[in-house]
Amino acid sequence: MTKIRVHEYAKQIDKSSKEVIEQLTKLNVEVTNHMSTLEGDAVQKLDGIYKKTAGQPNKVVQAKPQAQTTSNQSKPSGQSQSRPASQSQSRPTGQSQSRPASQSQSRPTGQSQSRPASQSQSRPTGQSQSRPASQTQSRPTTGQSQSRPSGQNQGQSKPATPSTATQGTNSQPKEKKVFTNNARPGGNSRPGGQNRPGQRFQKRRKGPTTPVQPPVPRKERELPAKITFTESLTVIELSKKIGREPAEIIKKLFLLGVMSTINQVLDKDAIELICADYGVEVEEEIKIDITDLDVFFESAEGNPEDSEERPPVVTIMGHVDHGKTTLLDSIRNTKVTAGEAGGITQHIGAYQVVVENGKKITFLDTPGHAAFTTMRARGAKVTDVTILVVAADDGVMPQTVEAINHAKAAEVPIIVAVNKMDKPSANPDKVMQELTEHGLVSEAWGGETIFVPISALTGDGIDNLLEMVLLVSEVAELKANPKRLAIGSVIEAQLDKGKGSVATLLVQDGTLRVGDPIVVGHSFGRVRAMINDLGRRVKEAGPSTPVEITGLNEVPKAGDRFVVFEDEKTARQVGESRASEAQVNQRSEKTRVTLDNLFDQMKQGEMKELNIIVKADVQGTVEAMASSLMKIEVEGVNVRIIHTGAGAITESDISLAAASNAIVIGFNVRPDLNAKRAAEEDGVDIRLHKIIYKVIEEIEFAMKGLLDPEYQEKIIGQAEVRETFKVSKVGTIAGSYVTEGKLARDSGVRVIRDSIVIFEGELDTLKRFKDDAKEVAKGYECGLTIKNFNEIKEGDIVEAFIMEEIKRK
Ligand SMILES: Nc1nc2c(ncn2[C@@H]2O[C@H](COP(=O)(O)OP(=O)(O)OP(=O)(O)O)[C@@H](O)[C@H]2O)c(=O)[nH]1
Repeated sequence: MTKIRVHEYAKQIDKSSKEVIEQLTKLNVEVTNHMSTLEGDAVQKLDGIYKKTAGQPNKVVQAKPQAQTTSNQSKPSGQSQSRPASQSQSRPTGQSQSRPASQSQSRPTGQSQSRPASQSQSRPTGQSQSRPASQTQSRPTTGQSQSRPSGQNQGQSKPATPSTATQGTNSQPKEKKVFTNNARPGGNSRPGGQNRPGQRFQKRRKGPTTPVQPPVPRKERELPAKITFTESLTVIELSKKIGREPAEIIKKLFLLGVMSTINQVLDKDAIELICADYGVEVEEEIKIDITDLDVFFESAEGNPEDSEERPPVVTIMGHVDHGKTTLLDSIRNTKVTAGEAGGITQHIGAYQVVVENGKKITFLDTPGHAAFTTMRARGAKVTDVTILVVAADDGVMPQTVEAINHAKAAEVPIIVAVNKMDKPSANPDKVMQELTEHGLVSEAWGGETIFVPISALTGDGIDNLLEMVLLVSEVAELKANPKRLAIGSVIEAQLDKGKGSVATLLVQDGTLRVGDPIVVGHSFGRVRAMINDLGRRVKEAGPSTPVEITGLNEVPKAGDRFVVFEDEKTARQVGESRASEAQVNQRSEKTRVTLDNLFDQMKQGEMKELNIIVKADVQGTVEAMASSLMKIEVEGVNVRIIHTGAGAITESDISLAAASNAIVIGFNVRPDLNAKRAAEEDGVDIRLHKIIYKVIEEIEFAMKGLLDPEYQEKIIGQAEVRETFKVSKVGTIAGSYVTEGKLARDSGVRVIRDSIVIFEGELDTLKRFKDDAKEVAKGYECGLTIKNFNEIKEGDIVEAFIMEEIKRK
């Protein structure tokens, strides 16, 4: 029989030792103090008393392990089988005692009662004998457990161990075992009593705890709805983002045919595939290079929120003396001064006028297409509308056509102002007729081009012209967001002795303010002062407003773009890095298309169209050449004639070619001095010809990559033959000494004897001692053989040369 000390028993039933001693005294059991040992019958007596409160459940508790074997049959096998079997059969008494204790903790009285005694029948005798002891002991425990919420049972069963363990030193390790078992999934809280009515009820109440315990399926994190990444992710990074095991992802990749490791870098496609499989949305965050100012312009374009209508920016173009300046002045004088009394017009490169209905129009006041194209060549897309001035008494002239082509190349809508209508010789119909030939068909004749008859001198028709400008811009839906930080372009800039760098900026989006940290081209600074086109100091300038600013560290160029940054530090960093980048770029200037690099550019997919400017001595030839050239099409690349004309190649042709990445073809004409210089500066390829079919052939060959490279010979060194050796199968080896430059293995050679070239061919072998040499430099000895030449003699000079490709002119 198990012995137990008074204090242990008292602890089990949650009473004081004193109380138990008193009870024992009442029961006539002699004990001296709390350390006294209680015999089995004494324990039973006590149980008899305390059991009345905790009562019968203990029986059940004890019976439970037994019952498990029996009840296993009716229980869901997974739950009960494992535990009872191990408990009842393998465990000595001590163990089984503790088990019920822990089990009983989790089980309320009602449940345990229903456990039939028959359960014990299935137990081996030895076990069942030990059970009663455990029953009695565990009963009080059961009593305790009643008061505990079921959810606590598992946790509490462990702390219970020491208390049970104190029953005897022997039992301690055993106890541990028992509790280990209990702690197993499906342990205590999965009572075999499921099939018992009372317990089933109880079980249901405990419902939520039961399924949580068994073979704990890893609780998976909820999948995010969306993840973002920049450039790529490794498997482990992706796994963290979506909260799944890397192994799971690797498996998925494997199933997709991609072998990967945990650190494998996944590209966009792989990330998207995996995420699609999980139903997670993916977004790639594009890293923005803030030193690339164009990025700010691109992002502004695709951002329609907060956009408001902005005034159009207009450039006036046309032939010399057709009235551009007069028109600009006329508009300015009537509109600007009228609107702003007392304003003194300031020529800052652009001005803004207010039209009757309060709408504004900005004019770039450098007339002509040179400025327009220069700006475009630098990447600035400033102009929204072009007014093409054509004098009604003169008609379409060469520069009119140039202007049309410049505007077309920039894809800017054209409004034709038929000027000098006040003149008696004015013939607007002739202008209309002539322009039709250049693709500008008047609305009156069923075309789409707006023609406005005006007189820049008298001001007639100017209101109508401005109205038309607004109409065209309305169609174009010109928008900007005045709330954002300003971006725009430089109209003109210069160094002022007093003010330093002065630049006229056209705000294209956002609002520019005094104090703004700004990067302009490769310069940077803070906007120190702003002056508008009326010479007035202003604090801010909204979209399409031209202002002159000071505060830059250097003078930018017309056409440079500007961007305002949040803070000066960033502006400085960007400005400085752009300046150093510009230096590097200057060295490796982006190659303009030339016939020599055309094929490479086509291969790299950089070219969709080959832009050509055709200039010839007579118009007829121009047309013939243009139409033949347009028929050429190689590998999906078309020829596009962007401008033609009779006469010399001018600077304007070069600037258009530079802005449009075009080649200039001159037939029986030459570039003038300025054009030559400009072409050299801008790297524009000019091809001069005298025979038409040669022109066509050259372009076609260039597009096919068939242009034969031109070579010139370059002597790289010389060697003197000091000794010769005849070797069978090899030939004559010339033991030589390099006297000049070097000899290279792949160089061509000439054999010179008494100043006469007696043989020209290639080196066969070149050796330093026994080793093959790629090169042998001056002052070294070498052994060489020459292909197909064995008559080499002592004293011969071997001259080495290479063929160098020369740039075509
Ligand atoms: N009668 C008349 N003369 C005009 C009109 N517009 C301009 N002119 C005259 O034409 C001449 C040339 O005018 P500009 O405005 O200088 O012409 P432009 O196109 O600016 O010339 P460039 O600056 O040389 O390219 C001047 O003498 C003007 O007075 C007009 O509507 N009617």
